[in-house]
Amino acid sequence: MVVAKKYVIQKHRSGLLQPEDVKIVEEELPELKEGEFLAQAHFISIDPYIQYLIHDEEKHPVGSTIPGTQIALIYDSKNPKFPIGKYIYGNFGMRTYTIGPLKDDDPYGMPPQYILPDFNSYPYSYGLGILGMPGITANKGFLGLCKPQPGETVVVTTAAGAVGSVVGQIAKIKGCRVVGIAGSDEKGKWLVDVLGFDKFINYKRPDFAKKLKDAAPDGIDCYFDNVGGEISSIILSQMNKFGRISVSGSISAHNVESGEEPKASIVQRHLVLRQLKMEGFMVTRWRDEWFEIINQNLQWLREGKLKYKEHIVCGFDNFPKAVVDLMTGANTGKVILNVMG
Ligand SMILES: NC(=O)C1=CN([C@@H]2O[C@H](COP(=O)(O)OP(=O)(O)OC[C@H]3O[C@@H](n4cnc5c(N)ncnc54)[C@H](OP(=O)(O)O)[C@@H]3O)[C@@H](O)[C@H]2O)C=CC1
Ligand SMILES: CCCCCC(=O)/C=C/[C@@H]1[C@@H](C/C=C\CCCC(=O)O)[C@@H](O)C[C@H]1O
Repeated sequence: MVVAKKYVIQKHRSGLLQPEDVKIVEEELPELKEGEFLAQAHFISIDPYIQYLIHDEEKHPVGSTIPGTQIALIYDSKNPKFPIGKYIYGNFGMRTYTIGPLKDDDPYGMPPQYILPDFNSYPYSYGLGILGMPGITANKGFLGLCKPQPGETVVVTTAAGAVGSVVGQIAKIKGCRVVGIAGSDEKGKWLVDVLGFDKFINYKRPDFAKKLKDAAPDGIDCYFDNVGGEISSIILSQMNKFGRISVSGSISAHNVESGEEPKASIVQRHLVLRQLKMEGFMVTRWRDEWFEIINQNLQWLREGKLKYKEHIVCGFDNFPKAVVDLMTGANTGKVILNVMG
């Protein structure tokens, strides 16, 4: 008999997740039936929406399992499509063992599970980052919506994170000038010295608007927005005519202690006067191209055109710490919970 551990919500709050907001519950799993498999979690993806959902009492009541994705090993199987020993991606939630296959019924259209494509020698955990959902978000969210042209100026926020770091590098591949925005000078050094960004601005320091003007003196053509809030309003105020804005997220509003969404200056004037195009997206809109995009990112990785970093937190018990690391910016690169570590 296998006992699975899973994280359930214990308490809702408006601020940053605290260890007592979640608890581990054990669950005895039944014997496998024909057509089923048993997956053992190895790596769990820590994503900003996890922090967001602990605010949402209605959709995620006390006692509900925390959603999320993982890379798992097929540990036992009565389904030839999921053979023992293969590694899979699964939308299984924050749990150590899962019986699959899951139905294809995610409310946001995330795939339920798939056998990982061949990553050559890259770690399986990359399937939660550059070779998975965040990598697809960066690739299509930027190229598909911003349609960057060589020589254009691109700005990206959360630039040293899983999505932002890939957006900036793809912009460089496409011949753009790239300004990365992030929350520490150390991150800035990595972006410029290692990833090849042209400029970096630490948004936590004063005079952001002036520094942005200095970093992008000819104005901004494309903005990949991961944060929302006042930083984004300032960036929009410096866009060029016919600029494109891809809205990926609003992390500045995820863990505010007050419970009130941050206030930001109105942006409609800039949209109208500069004739900007601003579009939000969910990465699942590209589900039909999922593996094609993973392959494109893999090819750029192999060619050395994309560099990638993980921020690994070890141990299933350290899930709350991993979320806090992500939300406080302790990470450079993709945050992964190594369940076996
Ligand atoms: N639309 C979609 O389908 C998807 C959207 N996303 C979005 O992409 C964005 C990045 O996600 P991901 O790459 O996984 O996460 P990251 O790896 O970028 O980690 C989050 C980062 O956000 C920054 N941050 C935290 N609080 C704030 C704040 N108040 N203001 C500005 N920055 C802050 C921190 O870096 P710093 O040190 O710079 O503050 C932190 O490292 C998120 O907004 C997420 O919701 C992700 C996947 C799919
Ligand atoms: C404000 C939350 C979403 C911000 C953008 C983002 O990170 C999107 C990620 C999705 C992810 C799940 C999306 C939302 C979960 C919200 C929590 C909830 O209340 O259920 C995944 O399903 C695919 C990405 O597009």
